[in-house]
Amino acid sequence: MNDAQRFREVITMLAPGTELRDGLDRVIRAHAGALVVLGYEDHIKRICSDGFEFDIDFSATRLRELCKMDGAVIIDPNKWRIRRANVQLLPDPSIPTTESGMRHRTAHRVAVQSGNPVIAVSHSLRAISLYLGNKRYVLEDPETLLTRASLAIDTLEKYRIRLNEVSDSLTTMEIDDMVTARDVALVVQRQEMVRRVGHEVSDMLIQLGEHGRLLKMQQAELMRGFAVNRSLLIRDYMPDEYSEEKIVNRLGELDDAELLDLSLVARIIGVNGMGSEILEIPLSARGLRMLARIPRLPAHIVEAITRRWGTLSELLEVSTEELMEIEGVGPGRAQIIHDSLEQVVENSALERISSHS
Ligand SMILES: Nc1ncnc2c1ncn2[C@@H]1O[C@H](COP(=O)(O)OP(=O)(O)OP(=O)(O)O)[C@@H](O)[C@H]1O
Repeated sequence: MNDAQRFREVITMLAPGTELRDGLDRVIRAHAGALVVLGYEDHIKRICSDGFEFDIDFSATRLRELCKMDGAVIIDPNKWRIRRANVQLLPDPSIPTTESGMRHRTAHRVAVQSGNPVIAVSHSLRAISLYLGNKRYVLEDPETLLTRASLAIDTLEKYRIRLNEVSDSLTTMEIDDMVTARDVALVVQRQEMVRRVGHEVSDMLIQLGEHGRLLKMQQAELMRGFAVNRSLLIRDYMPDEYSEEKIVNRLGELDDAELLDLSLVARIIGVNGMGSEILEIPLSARGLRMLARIPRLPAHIVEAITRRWGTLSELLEVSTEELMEIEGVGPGRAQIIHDSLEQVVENSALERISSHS
């Protein structure tokens, strides 16, 4: 599990509506503070001193009561049992920390030393902080988070509309066999923007738990089909020797300014050229995006078709007889493929007429 997955896992346990979050909110309402360690493995036991050992079910009210005592509370999150309270934690004091106050310094050091999640509730600031490894996350209150998530969903919607526009216009260019690297890079760029905002929204929704239920439905609707379409586009244009995964990773590594550089995006997807002229290089799709519009067409047939007719423009010219030469394509399926491709061409022409009128 990488750091981001671990963060998501822990933040899910702390989302509003969970028993743990309820307990921490009760601590705040009681004007108290808390130091809570999640996990009671041997390496945690070794840095615990004094206090009381128990083995009782976790509940929000029990946590609040136990936090009234000095020291830390230790919870086993696998079984949701409270294992110890009133504990003095003794992490390695040489672990550097810039936190002020003993509670937060201890929380940071225990998190670094053990790798376990540690939660500190500040009595004076009335804030909940999660320490995970060397990182600290201050949990936002649900109202603020909900407002931010709604704004992010609005942004996602706008980005999605723009993505659909550039993607439709690429389809038209593909049918006319007039695609340049610029057209493809623009769609890839817009897809990456949608992915980033979608990812931010996901993080906020995890933190919101039940409070974000409606926004979650909206986000699911906006992201429907996104991953599949992105994969099809990349594979439609990448050179044979390239890997989709590497392209996706490289795009993910770009900072926001680099992502605006279309020439750089074009190079990442495998267009071979220098300077800004790279964007004028003509490209041909394999036809994967087009073939994906045909219902129930098995992957091996798509593969065989794109291998036989290397480019979409060749594919748009094939007859049903030629299609029947592909293994697994009988007269019925050949007709469906042929008609569907013809339909795509017609729809595109109609859309063009209506957008000009
Ligand atoms: N090593 C430790 N082990 C267990 N509990 C600790 C440890 N250090 C601090 N605490 C707990 O934190 C409480 C507050 O300590 P302190 O006032 O120094 O921290 P703080 O970070 O300023 O907290 P706050 O933000 O809540 O005011 C202590 O009374 C104790 O319950």
